[in-house]
Parts: sequence; C-alpha cells; structure tokens
Amino acid sequence: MGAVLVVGGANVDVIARSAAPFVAGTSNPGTAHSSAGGVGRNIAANLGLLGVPTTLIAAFGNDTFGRRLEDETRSAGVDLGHAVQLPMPSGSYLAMLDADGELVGAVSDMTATESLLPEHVREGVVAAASYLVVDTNLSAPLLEHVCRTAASHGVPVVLDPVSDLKAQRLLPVLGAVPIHTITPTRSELAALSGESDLVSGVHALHAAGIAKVWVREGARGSTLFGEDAAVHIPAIPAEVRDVTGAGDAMCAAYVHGLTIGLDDATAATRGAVAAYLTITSDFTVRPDLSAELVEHVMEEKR
Ligand SMILES: Nc1ncnc2c1ncn2[C@@H]1O[C@H](COP(=O)(O)OP(=O)(O)OP(=O)(O)O)[C@@H](O)[C@H]1O
Ligand SMILES: O=c1[nH]cc([C@@H]2O[C@H](CO)[C@@H](O)[C@H]2O)c(=O)[nH]1
Repeated sequence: MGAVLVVGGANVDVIARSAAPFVAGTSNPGTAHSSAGGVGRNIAANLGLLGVPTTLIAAFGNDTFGRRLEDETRSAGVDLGHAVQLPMPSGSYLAMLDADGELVGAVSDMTATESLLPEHVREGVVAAASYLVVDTNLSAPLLEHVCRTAASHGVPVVLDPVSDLKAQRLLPVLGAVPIHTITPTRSELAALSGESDLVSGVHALHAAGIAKVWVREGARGSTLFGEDAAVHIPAIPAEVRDVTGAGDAMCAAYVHGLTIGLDDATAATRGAVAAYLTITSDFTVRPDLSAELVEHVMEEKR
C-alpha cells in the first residue's frame, strides 16, 4: 500500500498557559513553550510516530523556524522529499491557554502555507497515495486541485476543516468531489453546511458527497455519521494539560486504523485514545506516541 500523503499547514507554535484563571486586557503570569505545529504537519508527525509511511507536502520558510520544523518532522519518521521551501517566514501560531489548559484565543500567520501552488503537489505523488489527508490552511484553489486530483485516481480523501473561517475554503469542493471523511466541530459543520441543526448539517454534507462526517465536541466526545448509521465515540475522561493537537492526533490514529483495515468505528475509537494521550501531555504531538501505546491505553480504558 502507498504512503499516506498529507498536504497542509506547518507552523512554529508558541503556547502560553496562565497560572491562574486568565484575565483579559492585562499580563497574566504563567508558563510558555514553543514547538513544531500546524494541523497537517501535526497529523503527519503523529502518523509517522504510529509507524505509518507518510509523506508531507507543506511550506517551510527559509529561516530557523523552517529548519526546526523540518528537523522535528523528519525525526517523527515523515518523508519530506516533496516539501517546499519558500523565500518567506515560516508559519506561526500564538496561543493562550487558561489555567485549566483550555484555549482562550490564538492568532495564526500562515502566509507560507497559503502561498503553496498546484505545481508544488505533483500528480504522481497524489496518485501513489493510499489516503490523502488535507487541511484548510491551503488556499481554496489548491484545496480543490488536490481533492480533484485524488478523486481522479481513486485516492480516498480525509479533510480537516481547521477553523470556522478556513472551513469555507472547502465550499468549491462540496458536491464536486467525493470525500471519504470530514472531521468538523459543531461550528465548522454549521459554517460548511449553512445549517445550525446537527442532523440537517450532517445530512447536507452527506448530500454533498462526503461519506463520513465525524463531528467533534471536545469533552463530549465525537460522533461518526456514516450514510446509514451513526456511532458515538465517548471522550476518555482526562486531566487536561494542554488541549492543543487533540484533533490532529485523533485524525492521525483514525487514518492509521483505516490503513490497517479496521472498521470505521474501531479506527475512530483509536482516534479518541490518541486525543486522550495528547491532551494529558504537555506536547502538541507527543514524541512517545506509538501504535503499541494506543493499543495499550485502549485495553486499559475499555
Ligand atoms: N476536555 C476534554 N476532556 C476529554 N477529552 C477531550 C477534551 N477535549 C478534547 N477531548 C478529546 O479530543 C477529541 C478532539 O477534540 P475536539 O473535539 O476539541 O477537536 P478539535 O477542536 O479539532 O481539537 P484541537 O483543535 O484542540 O486539535 C474529542 O473528541 C475528545 O475525544
Ligand atoms: O489557522 C490555524 N490555526 C492553528 C493551526 C495549528 O493547529 C494546531 C493544533 O491543532 C497547532 O499546532 C497550530 O499550529 C493551524 O494549522 N491553522
């Protein structure tokens, strides 16, 4: 089976956590750290750590951030042979967390990722993939291009909508290209479907050619809606250290499950375990993640 191809964003994240409940409009004492990030890059790194042959196409700047992103991603086992270095700053993401590890707010600067062009994603690389995973950090034209290319070669596509605003970059794809799975939050689902009601939103995405709509609801878990049946995947009760990267780990472990032939619900359950492992660590992508660790925790929490 070919490698999983991820095309998406890469950032250096700076994440600050307030020591006490966050107070807006003033300086809050706390702790801060920086790490490699970006939804697509995080998914690729998690896949690599899970032992899945993975290729990442992402934009790195010609700066120290770019070199750090390359080093950390490569050491997770990801093939960067088709990654792109652009003459501009690497992407960055600045986030503030409350004392309980939940996100207060963030700003991302992803000009490099938005500057990727169709010629950076060679058709042969897409055609050889077992799955294509794409995030909406890409420009709308590139998103449409890669999804169409994958569809024309029968490569299943998994979409991560990233945020309410960026999710709208998918609108040209909806109804035009068959999609295997999409992983929206409730508000991303509403932004994509134009429906505020969950069932109507899911129905609209199924009608637009998306086979599986996997709706994430934080501590309330997630629900994987197939065209005929839905399965709720409960969240594992967790003492949260840092929520950053939960969805990325979840997506990666799900795709890993699919590549080894698990059914959708079991693959999604592995996703919830990987999310649990991520939010209970200080890391956005935990360096000790492995398929064995996911299986072990799955047994333990059963
Ligand atoms: N507070 C929490 N307690 C327990 N599990 C959680 C919590 N927050 C997230 N999770 C787990 O992580 C999964 C993904 O988180 P969420 O639904 O917030 O997606 P997301 O917004 O895409 O994540 P992120 O943007 O933080 O990467 C959830 O389905 C759940 O299994
Ligand atoms: O617009 C965006 N905001 C945040 C991220 C990334 O999300 C990651 C956490 O899920 C984090 O690493 C950040 O860089 C992104 O790729 N695009």
